[in-house]
Amino acid sequence: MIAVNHLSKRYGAHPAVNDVTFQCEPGTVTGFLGPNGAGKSTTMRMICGLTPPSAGTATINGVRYQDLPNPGREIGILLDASAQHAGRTGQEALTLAALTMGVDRRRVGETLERVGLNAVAAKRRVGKYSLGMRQRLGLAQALLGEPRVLILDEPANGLDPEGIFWMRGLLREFADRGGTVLLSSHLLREVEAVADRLVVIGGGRIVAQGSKDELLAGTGTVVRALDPQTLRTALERAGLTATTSTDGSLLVQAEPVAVGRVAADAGAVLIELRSAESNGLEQIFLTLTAGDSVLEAVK
Ligand SMILES: Nc1ncnc2c1ncn2[C@@H]1O[C@H](COP(=O)(O)OP(=O)(O)OP(=O)(O)O)[C@@H](O)[C@H]1O
Repeated sequence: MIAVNHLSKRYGAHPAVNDVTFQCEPGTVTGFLGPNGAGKSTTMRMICGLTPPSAGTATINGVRYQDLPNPGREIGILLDASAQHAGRTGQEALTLAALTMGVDRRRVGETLERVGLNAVAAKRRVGKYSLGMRQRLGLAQALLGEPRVLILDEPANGLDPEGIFWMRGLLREFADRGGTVLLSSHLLREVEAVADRLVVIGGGRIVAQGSKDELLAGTGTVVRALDPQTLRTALERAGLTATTSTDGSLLVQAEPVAVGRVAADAGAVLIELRSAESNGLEQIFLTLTAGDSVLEAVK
């Protein structure tokens, strides 16, 4: 289990991660979703003890990463697949990892096979690997110590569609056997297919979290007015929370009838009023993480 409590990281005056709290339970895949620069990598680096938090804590199975006696046996990490020694072969890289962790060397071959790197690939230098092959090798390193927790930052980068499908299967199976998976992506489609739970981050803050089903239901009301400011002010006065989406509409955490009443009382002319349910996760992602890279994120 991964527990993140009020985690923050400031770089100078810039809050890269701001009071982030979530948990990842055994038996589940949690998708950590947000546009570029949202704070996903910084959060993961803090969980893995690579970046010191400005505030808050993160633990794996109740213990801080730095305090785990043999971290690779508890938690498998893939943060940056390109950060591997280019001069070693895949086999050498994994053998070294096995020695470091005290894992039986026989597991090296098995694990390479498990991630789809055959004997020829295993003997090739990592410098000659494609990004997809590096991701597979990184995943092999993460799995080698038979950990119960996996933390993977954008693991689908560089994988072809068949590779992405394969990875989803592997992560699903890992979780179904009782493992805990935290997996980040800036692409909604990538995590939607495999995650049980979603944690959505935007501008360093958690903007939504819950089970995929929860997030698909109860997403509130999408409303658009001729004069958005009048509507926004009226909603605020009525105590309703509204978030502006990239297309100018508002997502309000209330039923359409309540929103319609507030608009009517304020004399706001509505040009759209509907339940956000039908748009599901895509609408949540578009609305809650409204920013420059959002349109790319739902491609
Ligand atoms: N070492 C650093 N020094 C200063 N600012 C940083 C540093 N690392 C990250 N940041 C800033 O913190 C914010 C969050 O970055 P982070 O890499 O965590 O986002 P991300 O969600 O992982 O994005 P991406 O998908 O692009 O990797 C960004 O504004 C980034 O510029």
